[in-house]
Amino acid sequence: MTNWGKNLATMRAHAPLVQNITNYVAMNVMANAMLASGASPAMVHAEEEAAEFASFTQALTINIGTLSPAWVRAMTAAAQVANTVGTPWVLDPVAAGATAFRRETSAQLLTCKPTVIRGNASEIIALTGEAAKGKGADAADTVSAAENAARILAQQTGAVVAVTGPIDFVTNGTEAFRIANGHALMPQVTALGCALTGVVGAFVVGQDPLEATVAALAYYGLAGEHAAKVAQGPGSFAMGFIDALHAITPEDVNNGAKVVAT
Ligand SMILES: Nc1ncnc2c1ncn2[C@@H]1O[C@H](COP(=O)(O)OP(=O)(O)O)[C@@H](O)[C@H]1O
Ligand SMILES: Cc1ncsc1CCOP(=O)(O)O
Ligand SMILES: [Mg+2]
Repeated sequence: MTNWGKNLATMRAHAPLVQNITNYVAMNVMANAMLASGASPAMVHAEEEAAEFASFTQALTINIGTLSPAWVRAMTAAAQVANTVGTPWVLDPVAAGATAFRRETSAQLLTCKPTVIRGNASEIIALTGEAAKGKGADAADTVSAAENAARILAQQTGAVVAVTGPIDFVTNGTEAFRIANGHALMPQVTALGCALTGVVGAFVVGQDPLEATVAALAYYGLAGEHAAKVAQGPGSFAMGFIDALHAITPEDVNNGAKVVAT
């Protein structure tokens, strides 16, 4: 499992349709990141159509960043369809520990068996019911403090769990990887975590979820490294990051991936 560039090539060959039920902050950022990577995003959240769309999309992502009761009904219905028809889906538990509404919604969505759960350290800790230090959508716990929670969550749910931060940690409950790609400007731009969840959704289509998630994180972090070389701050970084997602080749990923099996 060292040819991480192959996973990028496979994702681009599929150019998968990915349905995203995401938050208002992330919609545009996420769609642009996914297009630049080589996927086809569709932001479809209405209660009247989310489940129908989930019956034919190639992957689904669900992000609880800006919740309302109607959205929760749409999320649950879409996740149930994905689970029933065997479509891979990715959960992004934004600020999962912050309120009872978020805790309850996350717990409900976990029963619909996500293929991958991608969150920051505080969010992954919160999903296990432990006290997390999250500051709204931002992490206040270290990735290493969330490793045990990630393993437990993976074992309990059957999902691949990805904890992102300065060094990402990905596990299926038995195997685990650390990915050291990325740049400190990434958390300075809103919705780059949400956008990553969409990219992970695109990678898992027709690919092994653990391998595809690791490859997606390495590719995405590498794009951050490339963008930082020419950025003058978070604004120009955001623009350069989309360009880098588009420009990076499978060969670049093979040369630049900083992935270690633990
Ligand atoms: N301090 C950091 N240094 C390098 N990369 C980072 C850092 N913080 C986050 N990242 C990267 O930013 C992306 C989004 O992760 P993160 O900020 O944890 O998500 P979220 O925005 O959901 O909290 C990931 O690719 C992660 O590896
Ligand atoms: C700021 C904010 N508030 C609700 S959702 C959201 C976006 C969070 O994006 P990310 O988790 O990628 O930083
Ligand atoms: Mg997030």
